[in-house]
Amino acid sequence: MAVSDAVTGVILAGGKASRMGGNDKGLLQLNGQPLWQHVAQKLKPQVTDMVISANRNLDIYRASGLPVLTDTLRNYPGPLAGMLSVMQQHSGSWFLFCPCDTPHIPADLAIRLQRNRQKALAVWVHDGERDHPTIALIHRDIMPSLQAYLASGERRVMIFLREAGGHAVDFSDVKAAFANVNTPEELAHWQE
Ligand SMILES: Nc1nc2c(ncn2[C@@H]2O[C@H](COP(=O)(O)OP(=O)(O)OP(=O)(O)O)[C@@H](O)[C@H]2O)c(=O)[nH]1
Repeated sequence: MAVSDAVTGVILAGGKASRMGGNDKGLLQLNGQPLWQHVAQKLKPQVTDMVISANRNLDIYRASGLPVLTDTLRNYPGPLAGMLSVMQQHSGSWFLFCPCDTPHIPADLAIRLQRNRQKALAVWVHDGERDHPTIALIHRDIMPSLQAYLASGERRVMIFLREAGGHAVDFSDVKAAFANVNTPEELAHWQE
């Protein structure tokens, strides 16, 4: 993959957000705009096109003008099901997935993942302390193994990406950029 290759940005907003009391996390207001829009603004200059992966409040997300893709695999909840559903509905080769709850992602996320990919079909962020497997650059050739993994009843993103030959990329110099917002307390912490 050349760093100039097309990459589709995907904002993952299809989760249950149980730690947020079930509220649609992507639509929660942070400093005057919904969480998902913070992510969209950071992603937009880094990708060729962008879609939102969501399962509720579809009209609100569609009002943004971005394509909104719902999960086709309703029996398989979790981020991997969202990822596979997007790849089934979009013909792009490379996808940069990013959760709607990570509003401070760095401006060079895509390029650093691309440059450090070597030959892997999937690379994801490691912030020096922990992995962020839902912040990942993934090629559509991973689809058959992802389908098989989900069909076997597995759900864990990290284990799948490793089994598929992926590896983490070090972002420890910008660790704070991967702080995410899972609870009302974390949301309050980032309000200015
Ligand atoms: N499309 C899609 N996205 C999902 C699904 N489950 C989680 N996600 C997204 O994946 C990212 C990481 O999800 P988590 O924060 O682990 O799960 P969550 O459901 O959002 O929140 P909790 O229920 O509190 O764990 C978030 O951006 C979610 O919106 C799903 O079933 N489908």
